[in-house]
Amino acid sequence: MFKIKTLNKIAAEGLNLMEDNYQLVDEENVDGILLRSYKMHDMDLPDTLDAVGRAGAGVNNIPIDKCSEKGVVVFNTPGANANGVKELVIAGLLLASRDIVGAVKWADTLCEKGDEVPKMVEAGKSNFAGPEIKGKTLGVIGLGAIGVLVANVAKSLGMKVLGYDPFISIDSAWNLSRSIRKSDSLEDLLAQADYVTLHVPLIDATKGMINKEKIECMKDQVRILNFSRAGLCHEDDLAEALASGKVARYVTDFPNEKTLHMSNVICIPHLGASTPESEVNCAVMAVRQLMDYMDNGNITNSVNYPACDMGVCHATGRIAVNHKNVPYMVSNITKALADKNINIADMINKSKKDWAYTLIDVESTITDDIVNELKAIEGVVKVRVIK
Ligand SMILES: NC(=O)C1=CN([C@@H]2O[C@H](COP(=O)(O)OP(=O)(O)OC[C@H]3O[C@@H](n4cnc5c(N)ncnc54)[C@H](O)[C@@H]3O)[C@@H](O)[C@H]2O)C=CC1
Ligand SMILES: O=C(O)C(=O)COP(=O)(O)O
Repeated sequence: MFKIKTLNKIAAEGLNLMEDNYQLVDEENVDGILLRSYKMHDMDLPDTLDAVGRAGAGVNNIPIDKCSEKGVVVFNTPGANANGVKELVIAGLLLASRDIVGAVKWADTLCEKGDEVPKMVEAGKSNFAGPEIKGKTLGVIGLGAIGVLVANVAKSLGMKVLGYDPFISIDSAWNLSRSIRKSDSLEDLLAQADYVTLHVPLIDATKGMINKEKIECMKDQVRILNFSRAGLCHEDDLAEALASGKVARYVTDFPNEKTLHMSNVICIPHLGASTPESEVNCAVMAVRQLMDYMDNGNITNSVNYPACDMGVCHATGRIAVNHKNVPYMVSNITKALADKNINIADMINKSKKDWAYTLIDVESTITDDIVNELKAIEGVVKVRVIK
Protein backbone atom coordinates (compact mmCIF):
# COMPACT_ATOMS: atom_id res chain seq x y z
CA MET A 1 0.00 0.00 0.00
CA PHE A 2 1.41 3.41 -1.01
CA LYS A 3 0.67 6.31 1.31
CA ILE A 4 0.15 9.61 -0.50
CA LYS A 5 -0.22 13.03 1.08
CA THR A 6 -1.61 16.12 -0.66
CA LEU A 7 -0.21 19.51 0.39
CA ASN A 8 -2.72 21.48 -1.73
CA LYS A 9 -6.16 20.74 -3.06
CA ILE A 10 -5.69 18.38 -6.01
CA ALA A 11 -8.59 17.87 -8.44
CA ALA A 12 -10.68 14.77 -7.67
CA GLU A 13 -10.45 13.66 -11.32
CA GLY A 14 -6.75 12.97 -10.64
CA LEU A 15 -7.00 11.55 -7.14
CA ASN A 16 -9.80 9.18 -8.20
CA LEU A 17 -7.41 7.48 -10.63
CA MET A 18 -5.52 5.97 -7.71
CA GLU A 19 -6.14 2.27 -7.37
CA ASP A 20 -6.68 0.14 -4.26
CA ASN A 21 -2.95 -0.02 -3.47
CA TYR A 22 -2.98 3.75 -2.79
CA GLN A 23 -4.20 5.48 0.34
CA LEU A 24 -4.55 9.23 0.84
CA VAL A 25 -3.27 10.03 4.33
CA ASP A 26 -2.49 13.02 6.51
CA GLU A 27 0.68 11.88 8.24
CA GLU A 28 4.44 12.47 7.99
CA ASN A 29 5.88 9.16 6.77
CA VAL A 30 4.46 8.94 3.28
CA ASP A 31 5.69 7.42 0.02
CA GLY A 32 4.47 10.20 -2.22
CA ILE A 33 3.47 13.85 -2.07
CA LEU A 34 1.16 15.71 -4.47
CA LEU A 35 1.12 19.50 -4.37
CA ARG A 36 0.61 22.74 -6.27
CA SER A 37 2.29 25.91 -4.91
CA TYR A 38 2.83 24.78 -1.29
CA LYS A 39 6.35 25.81 -0.23
CA MET A 40 8.20 22.64 0.78
CA HIS A 41 11.55 24.26 1.55
CA ASP A 42 11.16 24.22 5.34
CA MET A 43 9.71 20.73 5.44
CA ASP A 44 11.65 17.70 6.67
CA LEU A 45 11.58 15.03 3.98
CA PRO A 46 10.68 11.67 5.51
CA ASP A 47 12.98 8.74 4.69
CA THR A 48 9.95 6.93 3.32
CA LEU A 49 9.43 9.53 0.58
CA ASP A 50 9.99 8.25 -2.98
CA ALA A 51 8.29 10.83 -5.18
CA VAL A 52 6.86 14.34 -5.31
CA GLY A 53 4.30 15.24 -7.97
CA ARG A 54 3.88 18.95 -8.72
CA ALA A 55 0.48 19.40 -10.37
CA GLY A 56 1.72 22.40 -12.35
CA ALA A 57 4.81 23.78 -14.05
CA GLY A 58 6.97 25.80 -11.63
CA VAL A 59 9.05 23.81 -9.14
CA ASN A 60 10.71 26.69 -7.28
CA ASN A 61 8.55 25.76 -4.25
CA ILE A 62 10.27 22.36 -3.99
CA PRO A 63 13.80 21.72 -2.58
CA ILE A 64 15.02 19.92 -5.70
CA ASP A 65 18.64 19.37 -4.58
CA LYS A 66 17.55 17.98 -1.22
CA CYS A 67 15.13 15.65 -3.00
CA SER A 68 17.79 14.46 -5.48
CA GLU A 69 20.21 13.66 -2.67
CA LYS A 70 17.58 11.52 -0.94
CA GLY A 71 16.65 9.77 -4.19
CA VAL A 72 13.24 11.46 -4.29
CA VAL A 73 12.04 11.88 -7.86
CA VAL A 74 10.26 15.20 -8.48
CA PHE A 75 7.74 15.35 -11.31
CA ASN A 76 5.90 18.29 -12.83
CA THR A 77 3.22 18.44 -15.52
CA PRO A 78 4.64 20.38 -18.47
CA GLY A 79 2.04 22.21 -20.52
CA ALA A 80 -0.95 20.91 -18.55
CA ASN A 81 -1.99 24.39 -17.39
CA ALA A 82 -0.49 26.40 -20.28
CA ASN A 83 -3.81 27.25 -21.92
CA GLY A 84 -5.25 28.54 -18.65
CA VAL A 85 -2.26 30.84 -18.19
CA LYS A 86 -2.29 31.93 -21.85
CA GLU A 87 -5.91 33.07 -21.59
CA LEU A 88 -5.19 35.14 -18.47
CA VAL A 89 -2.09 36.66 -20.09
CA ILE A 90 -4.25 37.82 -23.01
CA ALA A 91 -6.64 39.38 -20.48
CA GLY A 92 -3.54 40.93 -18.86
CA LEU A 93 -2.48 42.47 -22.18
CA LEU A 94 -5.85 44.21 -22.44
CA LEU A 95 -5.80 45.24 -18.77
CA ALA A 96 -2.33 46.71 -19.33
CA SER A 97 -3.58 48.73 -22.31
CA ARG A 98 -7.02 50.07 -21.51
CA ASP A 99 -7.68 51.25 -17.95
CA ILE A 100 -10.38 48.63 -17.51
CA VAL A 101 -9.62 48.11 -13.81
CA GLY A 102 -9.74 51.85 -13.00
CA ALA A 103 -12.85 52.29 -15.12
CA VAL A 104 -14.76 49.45 -13.49
CA LYS A 105 -13.84 50.74 -10.02
CA TRP A 106 -15.09 54.22 -11.03
CA ALA A 107 -18.30 52.84 -12.57
CA ASP A 108 -19.05 51.10 -9.27
CA THR A 109 -18.98 54.51 -7.52
CA LEU A 110 -21.90 55.66 -9.69
CA CYS A 111 -24.28 53.36 -7.85
CA GLU A 112 -27.38 55.18 -6.52
CA LYS A 113 -26.92 58.10 -8.96
CA GLY A 114 -30.21 57.14 -10.64
CA ASP A 115 -31.04 58.70 -14.00
CA GLU A 116 -27.75 60.64 -13.90
CA VAL A 117 -25.67 57.49 -14.47
CA PRO A 118 -25.66 57.48 -18.32
CA LYS A 119 -24.73 61.18 -18.40
CA MET A 120 -21.95 60.70 -15.83
CA VAL A 121 -20.62 57.70 -17.76
CA GLU A 122 -20.30 59.73 -20.95
CA ALA A 123 -18.69 62.64 -19.09
CA GLY A 124 -16.19 60.49 -17.19
CA LYS A 125 -15.14 57.87 -19.74
CA SER A 126 -12.32 59.87 -21.33
CA ASN A 127 -10.31 59.44 -18.10
CA PHE A 128 -9.94 55.76 -18.85
CA ALA A 129 -8.94 55.71 -22.53
CA GLY A 130 -6.02 53.51 -23.55
CA PRO A 131 -4.36 52.20 -26.73
CA GLU A 132 -5.29 49.16 -28.78
CA ILE A 133 -2.88 46.23 -28.93
CA LYS A 134 -3.25 45.69 -32.70
CA GLY A 135 -0.10 46.82 -34.53
CA LYS A 136 1.93 47.09 -31.30
CA THR A 137 4.97 44.93 -30.58
CA LEU A 138 4.91 42.20 -27.94
CA GLY A 139 8.18 40.77 -26.66
CA VAL A 140 7.81 37.23 -25.29
CA ILE A 141 10.65 36.12 -23.02
CA GLY A 142 10.67 32.33 -22.74
CA LEU A 143 9.10 30.29 -25.53
CA GLY A 144 8.03 27.18 -23.65
CA ALA A 145 4.53 25.77 -23.24
CA ILE A 146 3.00 29.12 -22.23
CA GLY A 147 5.19 31.56 -24.18
CA VAL A 148 4.48 29.82 -27.50
CA LEU A 149 0.70 29.93 -26.95
CA VAL A 150 0.82 33.60 -25.92
CA ALA A 151 3.00 34.52 -28.92
CA ASN A 152 0.70 32.77 -31.39
CA VAL A 153 -2.51 34.32 -30.02
CA ALA A 154 -0.97 37.79 -29.84
CA LYS A 155 0.00 37.41 -33.50
CA SER A 156 -3.56 36.46 -34.41
CA LEU A 157 -4.77 39.59 -32.57
CA GLY A 158 -2.71 41.71 -34.95
CA MET A 159 0.38 42.29 -32.80
CA LYS A 160 3.95 42.11 -34.05
CA VAL A 161 5.60 39.46 -31.91
CA LEU A 162 9.25 39.00 -30.99
CA GLY A 163 10.46 35.99 -29.04
CA TYR A 164 13.61 35.37 -27.01
CA ASP A 165 14.60 31.93 -25.73
CA PRO A 166 18.19 30.73 -26.11
CA PHE A 167 17.16 27.24 -24.94
CA ILE A 168 14.00 26.78 -27.02
CA SER A 169 12.97 23.11 -27.41
CA ILE A 170 12.41 21.53 -30.80
CA ASP A 171 8.71 21.03 -29.96
CA SER A 172 8.27 24.71 -29.08
CA ALA A 173 10.03 25.76 -32.27
CA TRP A 174 7.65 23.54 -34.28
CA ASN A 175 4.61 24.98 -32.51
CA LEU A 176 5.58 28.62 -32.91
CA SER A 177 3.85 30.54 -35.69
CA ARG A 178 6.31 31.22 -38.52
CA SER A 179 5.61 34.91 -38.34
CA ILE A 180 7.05 35.29 -34.81
CA ARG A 181 10.41 37.05 -35.13
CA LYS A 182 13.40 35.75 -33.20
CA SER A 183 15.42 38.12 -31.04
CA ASP A 184 19.06 37.14 -30.68
CA SER A 185 19.43 39.00 -27.42
CA LEU A 186 17.21 40.09 -24.59
CA GLU A 187 18.30 43.69 -25.15
CA ASP A 188 17.21 43.52 -28.81
CA LEU A 189 13.72 42.36 -27.75
CA LEU A 190 13.43 44.95 -24.97
CA ALA A 191 14.42 47.82 -27.29
CA GLN A 192 11.54 47.09 -29.68
CA ALA A 193 8.69 45.92 -27.45
CA ASP A 194 5.68 48.02 -26.43
CA TYR A 195 4.64 45.11 -24.20
CA VAL A 196 6.97 42.60 -22.52
CA THR A 197 5.70 39.29 -21.13
CA LEU A 198 7.77 36.89 -19.01
CA HIS A 199 7.42 33.11 -19.39
CA VAL A 200 10.62 31.69 -17.91
CA PRO A 201 11.11 29.60 -14.75
CA LEU A 202 12.45 31.28 -11.61
CA ILE A 203 15.97 29.87 -11.31
CA ASP A 204 19.30 31.46 -10.31
CA ALA A 205 19.92 32.60 -13.91
CA THR A 206 16.56 34.39 -14.25
CA LYS A 207 16.21 35.87 -10.74
CA GLY A 208 15.84 39.65 -11.03
CA MET A 209 16.31 39.50 -14.82
CA ILE A 210 14.12 42.60 -15.23
CA ASN A 211 16.23 45.17 -13.40
CA LYS A 212 17.28 48.83 -13.78
CA GLU A 213 19.75 48.06 -16.57
CA LYS A 214 17.21 46.05 -18.58
CA ILE A 215 14.44 48.60 -17.97
CA GLU A 216 16.73 51.28 -19.40
CA CYS A 217 16.87 49.24 -22.66
CA MET A 218 13.07 49.37 -22.92
CA LYS A 219 10.89 51.86 -24.75
CA ASP A 220 9.31 54.66 -22.74
CA GLN A 221 5.81 53.77 -21.49
CA VAL A 222 6.47 50.04 -21.85
CA ARG A 223 3.92 47.69 -20.27
CA ILE A 224 5.26 44.60 -18.48
CA LEU A 225 3.35 41.41 -17.76
CA ASN A 226 4.59 38.89 -15.21
CA PHE A 227 2.57 35.69 -15.03
CA SER A 228 5.66 33.63 -14.15
CA ARG A 229 7.09 34.48 -10.70
CA ALA A 230 7.56 37.66 -8.64
CA GLY A 231 11.32 37.09 -8.25
CA LEU A 232 11.97 37.59 -11.99
CA CYS A 233 11.62 41.35 -11.51
CA HIS A 234 13.85 43.49 -9.30
CA GLU A 235 10.99 45.16 -7.47
CA ASP A 236 12.79 48.29 -6.22
CA ASP A 237 13.99 49.04 -9.77
CA LEU A 238 10.49 48.40 -11.07
CA ALA A 239 8.95 50.73 -8.47
CA GLU A 240 11.30 53.51 -9.59
CA ALA A 241 10.46 52.96 -13.27
CA LEU A 242 6.73 52.94 -12.54
CA ALA A 243 6.99 56.12 -10.50
CA SER A 244 8.90 57.91 -13.29
CA GLY A 245 6.47 56.70 -15.97
CA LYS A 246 9.19 54.79 -17.86
CA VAL A 247 7.05 51.71 -17.25
CA ALA A 248 3.40 52.59 -17.83
CA ARG A 249 1.88 49.48 -16.29
CA TYR A 250 2.95 46.28 -14.55
CA VAL A 251 0.49 43.39 -14.49
CA THR A 252 1.46 40.60 -12.11
CA ASP A 253 -0.05 37.27 -11.09
CA PHE A 254 2.29 37.27 -8.07
CA PRO A 255 1.49 40.26 -5.86
CA ASN A 256 3.24 40.94 -2.60
CA GLU A 257 3.22 43.76 -0.04
CA LYS A 258 5.64 45.81 -2.20
CA THR A 259 3.80 45.51 -5.53
CA LEU A 260 0.43 46.08 -3.87
CA HIS A 261 1.70 49.52 -2.82
CA MET A 262 3.12 50.53 -6.23
CA SER A 263 1.15 52.78 -8.54
CA ASN A 264 0.11 51.57 -12.02
CA VAL A 265 0.32 47.95 -10.96
CA ILE A 266 -2.48 45.49 -11.58
CA CYS A 267 -2.34 42.65 -9.08
CA ILE A 268 -4.03 39.35 -9.84
CA PRO A 269 -3.98 36.75 -7.04
CA HIS A 270 -2.09 33.92 -8.84
CA LEU A 271 -5.04 32.84 -10.97
CA GLY A 272 -3.12 31.71 -14.09
CA ALA A 273 -3.76 28.00 -13.61
CA SER A 274 -6.96 28.34 -11.61
CA THR A 275 -9.38 26.98 -14.20
CA PRO A 276 -11.22 23.68 -13.85
CA GLU A 277 -9.60 22.52 -17.08
CA SER A 278 -6.02 23.23 -15.96
CA GLU A 279 -6.61 21.87 -12.49
CA VAL A 280 -7.94 18.59 -13.89
CA ASN A 281 -5.21 18.31 -16.56
CA CYS A 282 -2.48 18.86 -13.99
CA ALA A 283 -3.96 16.50 -11.40
CA VAL A 284 -4.51 13.69 -13.91
CA MET A 285 -1.00 14.02 -15.33
CA ALA A 286 0.65 14.26 -11.90
CA VAL A 287 -1.21 11.23 -10.53
CA ARG A 288 -0.54 9.11 -13.64
CA GLN A 289 3.19 9.92 -13.51
CA LEU A 290 3.38 9.25 -9.77
CA MET A 291 1.58 5.90 -10.11
CA ASP A 292 3.77 4.77 -13.04
CA TYR A 293 6.81 5.51 -10.88
CA MET A 294 5.47 3.82 -7.74
CA ASP A 295 4.00 0.78 -9.53
CA ASN A 296 6.52 0.23 -12.34
CA GLY A 297 9.57 2.41 -11.59
CA ASN A 298 9.09 4.38 -14.83
CA ILE A 299 9.97 8.08 -14.88
CA THR A 300 8.15 10.63 -17.07
CA ASN A 301 8.56 14.41 -16.74
CA SER A 302 10.90 14.47 -13.78
CA VAL A 303 12.86 17.63 -13.19
CA ASN A 304 15.69 15.92 -11.28
CA TYR A 305 15.97 12.30 -12.49
CA PRO A 306 16.17 11.03 -16.09
CA ALA A 307 13.25 9.74 -18.16
CA CYS A 308 13.07 5.95 -18.06
CA ASP A 309 10.45 3.52 -19.34
CA MET A 310 10.55 -0.30 -19.15
CA GLY A 311 6.76 -0.68 -19.21
CA VAL A 312 5.18 -3.16 -16.81
CA CYS A 313 7.45 -5.81 -15.30
CA HIS A 314 6.89 -9.34 -16.66
CA ALA A 315 10.05 -10.82 -15.11
CA THR A 316 10.23 -12.31 -11.61
CA GLY A 317 11.46 -9.11 -10.01
CA ARG A 318 12.23 -5.46 -10.71
CA ILE A 319 14.56 -3.25 -8.72
CA ALA A 320 15.12 0.51 -9.05
CA VAL A 321 18.33 2.22 -7.99
CA ASN A 322 18.65 6.02 -7.73
CA HIS A 323 22.28 7.06 -7.69
CA LYS A 324 24.91 9.64 -8.45
CA ASN A 325 25.99 10.03 -12.06
CA VAL A 326 29.58 8.85 -11.50
CA PRO A 327 31.79 6.12 -13.05
CA TYR A 328 31.48 2.41 -12.11
CA MET A 329 27.88 2.61 -10.90
CA VAL A 330 26.51 0.19 -13.51
CA SER A 331 29.37 -2.25 -13.02
CA ASN A 332 29.09 -2.06 -9.22
CA ILE A 333 25.33 -2.63 -9.34
CA THR A 334 25.49 -5.53 -11.81
CA LYS A 335 28.43 -7.11 -9.93
CA ALA A 336 26.46 -6.96 -6.66
CA LEU A 337 23.63 -8.84 -8.38
CA ALA A 338 25.94 -11.35 -10.09
CA ASP A 339 27.68 -12.07 -6.76
CA LYS A 340 24.28 -13.18 -5.44
CA ASN A 341 23.74 -15.32 -8.53
CA ILE A 342 20.98 -13.04 -9.80
CA ASN A 343 20.54 -13.03 -13.58
CA ILE A 344 19.48 -9.77 -15.25
CA ALA A 345 16.61 -10.07 -17.74
CA ASP A 346 16.51 -6.43 -18.81
CA MET A 347 17.91 -3.14 -17.62
CA ILE A 348 18.12 0.60 -18.33
CA ASN A 349 20.62 3.11 -17.02
CA LYS A 350 19.96 6.80 -17.66
CA SER A 351 21.40 10.01 -16.32
CA LYS A 352 20.38 13.64 -15.95
CA LYS A 353 23.07 16.09 -14.88
CA ASP A 354 24.43 14.87 -11.50
CA TRP A 355 21.89 12.09 -11.01
CA ALA A 356 21.22 8.71 -12.58
CA TYR A 357 18.73 5.88 -12.42
CA THR A 358 19.09 2.17 -13.06
CA LEU A 359 16.02 -0.02 -13.48
CA ILE A 360 16.65 -3.77 -13.60
CA ASP A 361 14.38 -6.75 -14.25
CA VAL A 362 15.74 -9.94 -12.73
CA GLU A 363 14.95 -13.65 -12.92
CA SER A 364 14.88 -14.34 -9.17
CA THR A 365 13.10 -13.01 -6.13
CA ILE A 366 14.77 -9.93 -4.64
CA THR A 367 15.69 -10.44 -1.00
CA ASP A 368 16.56 -7.90 1.74
CA ASP A 369 20.12 -9.16 1.53
CA ILE A 370 20.38 -8.02 -2.12
CA VAL A 371 18.79 -4.66 -1.34
CA ASN A 372 21.32 -4.08 1.45
CA GLU A 373 24.24 -4.94 -0.86
CA LEU A 374 23.00 -2.38 -3.40
CA LYS A 375 22.40 0.27 -0.73
CA ALA A 376 25.98 -0.17 0.47
CA ILE A 377 27.42 0.88 -2.93
CA GLU A 378 28.93 4.35 -2.69
CA GLY A 379 26.84 6.82 -4.69
CA VAL A 380 23.57 4.89 -4.32
CA VAL A 381 20.93 7.05 -2.60
CA LYS A 382 17.84 4.85 -2.87
CA VAL A 383 16.95 1.28 -3.70
CA ARG A 384 13.36 0.26 -4.30
CA VAL A 385 11.97 -3.19 -4.89
CA ILE A 386 9.21 -2.65 -7.43
CA LYS A 387 8.25 -6.35 -7.72
N1 LIG B 1 0.67 32.14 -13.26
C1 LIG B 1 0.52 30.84 -13.14
O1 LIG B 1 -0.42 30.33 -12.56
C2 LIG B 1 1.54 29.94 -13.76
C3 LIG B 1 2.84 30.33 -13.87
N2 LIG B 1 3.76 29.52 -14.45
C4 LIG B 1 5.14 30.02 -14.54
O2 LIG B 1 5.48 30.11 -15.91
C5 LIG B 1 6.75 29.53 -16.11
C6 LIG B 1 6.83 29.00 -17.53
O3 LIG B 1 5.90 27.93 -17.66
P1 LIG B 1 5.92 26.99 -18.95
O4 LIG B 1 5.87 27.80 -20.19
O5 LIG B 1 4.87 25.96 -18.72
O6 LIG B 1 7.36 26.34 -18.79
P2 LIG B 1 8.32 25.74 -19.91
O7 LIG B 1 9.36 24.99 -19.19
O8 LIG B 1 7.51 25.04 -20.95
O9 LIG B 1 8.96 27.04 -20.60
C7 LIG B 1 9.95 27.82 -20.03
C8 LIG B 1 10.82 28.34 -21.16
O10 LIG B 1 11.73 29.31 -20.63
C9 LIG B 1 12.94 29.18 -21.35
N3 LIG B 1 14.02 29.82 -20.63
C10 LIG B 1 14.71 29.36 -19.55
N4 LIG B 1 15.63 30.26 -19.17
C11 LIG B 1 15.51 31.31 -20.02
C12 LIG B 1 16.19 32.55 -20.14
N5 LIG B 1 17.16 32.88 -19.29
N6 LIG B 1 15.82 33.40 -21.13
C13 LIG B 1 14.83 33.07 -21.99
N7 LIG B 1 14.17 31.89 -21.94
C14 LIG B 1 14.50 31.03 -20.96
C15 LIG B 1 13.10 27.68 -21.53
O11 LIG B 1 13.99 27.37 -22.59
C16 LIG B 1 11.67 27.26 -21.84
O12 LIG B 1 11.43 27.23 -23.23
C17 LIG B 1 6.85 28.45 -15.02
O13 LIG B 1 8.19 28.13 -14.72
C18 LIG B 1 6.12 29.08 -13.87
O14 LIG B 1 7.05 29.82 -13.08
C19 LIG B 1 3.43 28.32 -14.97
C20 LIG B 1 2.14 27.87 -14.90
C21 LIG B 1 1.10 28.60 -14.20
O1 LIG C 1 2.10 25.73 -12.46
C1 LIG C 1 2.62 26.75 -11.97
O2 LIG C 1 3.83 27.03 -12.07
C2 LIG C 1 1.78 27.71 -11.28
O3 LIG C 1 2.22 28.78 -10.93
C3 LIG C 1 0.38 27.34 -10.95
O4 LIG C 1 0.34 27.30 -9.56
P1 LIG C 1 -0.96 26.69 -8.83
O5 LIG C 1 -0.99 25.23 -9.19
O6 LIG C 1 -2.14 27.44 -9.36
O7 LIG C 1 -0.72 26.93 -7.37
